[in-house]
Amino acid sequence: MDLTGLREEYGRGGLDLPDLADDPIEMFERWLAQVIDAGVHEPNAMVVATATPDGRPSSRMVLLKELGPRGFVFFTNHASRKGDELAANAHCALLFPWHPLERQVRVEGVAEVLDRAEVEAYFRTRPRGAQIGAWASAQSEVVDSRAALAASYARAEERFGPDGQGDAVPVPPHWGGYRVVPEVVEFWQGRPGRMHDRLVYRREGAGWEVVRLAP
Ligand SMILES: Cc1cc2nc3c(=O)[nH]c(=O)nc-3n(C[C@H](O)[C@H](O)[C@H](O)COP(=O)(O)O)c2cc1C
Ligand SMILES: Cc1ncc(COP(=O)(O)O)c(C=O)c1O
Repeated sequence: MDLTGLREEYGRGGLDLPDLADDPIEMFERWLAQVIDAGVHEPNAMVVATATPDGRPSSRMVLLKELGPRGFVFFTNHASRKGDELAANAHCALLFPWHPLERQVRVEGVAEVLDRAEVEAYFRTRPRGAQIGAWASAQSEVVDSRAALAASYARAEERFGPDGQGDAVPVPPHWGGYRVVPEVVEFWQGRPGRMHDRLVYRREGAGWEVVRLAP
């Protein structure tokens, strides 16, 4: 398949030092608000890259569910591939691919396991179907068939009761989340001629230094 003709020239805007907030989280919130306003589909979707201790990387999409001064929060199964990799090597990277605004944000940092109270509070907000799904799916394990998966869901539904019936579904012990505490945050804005703007916050003592990188 020849893809050489697929080409966009970027020119929606620019990014310069005076545009930046003092803090990268504040800057991220500003851009995320603009992405939400622009109607981008799943504006909180991000790629999480993890790696084994011997440096084999893997990546997948997850949803950013909370953002605070300490970092970027997502929820998942601790017994999944990403969970195993983060348990052995907490260094990870996030990527927000905001194509319609010709922007990306890259984060490098360290993932902390969320405390159970925070996990519990988020789990309670999920639809019952997703709560039951968290029990039914041994995320990242091989399954025999779609039918086996459906049977596992049906067993969990029988145990906890379907939508509108039964008590609250407890949080599975293997289900939880991570807060990625950033060390580096890059804001990228596409520019004509591939001469993009790249402004990078790097943690420096108690604050941040900002550098511009060549595109
Ligand atoms: C848009 C999108 C959002 C997703 N959000 C999550 C999420 O928040 N948590 C999660 O565990 N999986 C999420 N997934 C599924 C993951 O991409 C992935 O398939 C799953 O977590 C297993 O990854 P692993 O085997 O590398 O651990 C999402 C997938 C997509 C496409
Ligand atoms: C397997 C899985 N877990 C968790 C999530 C996180 O989203 P939510 O908590 O809104 O279900 C997703 C979203 O796609 C998902 O696919």
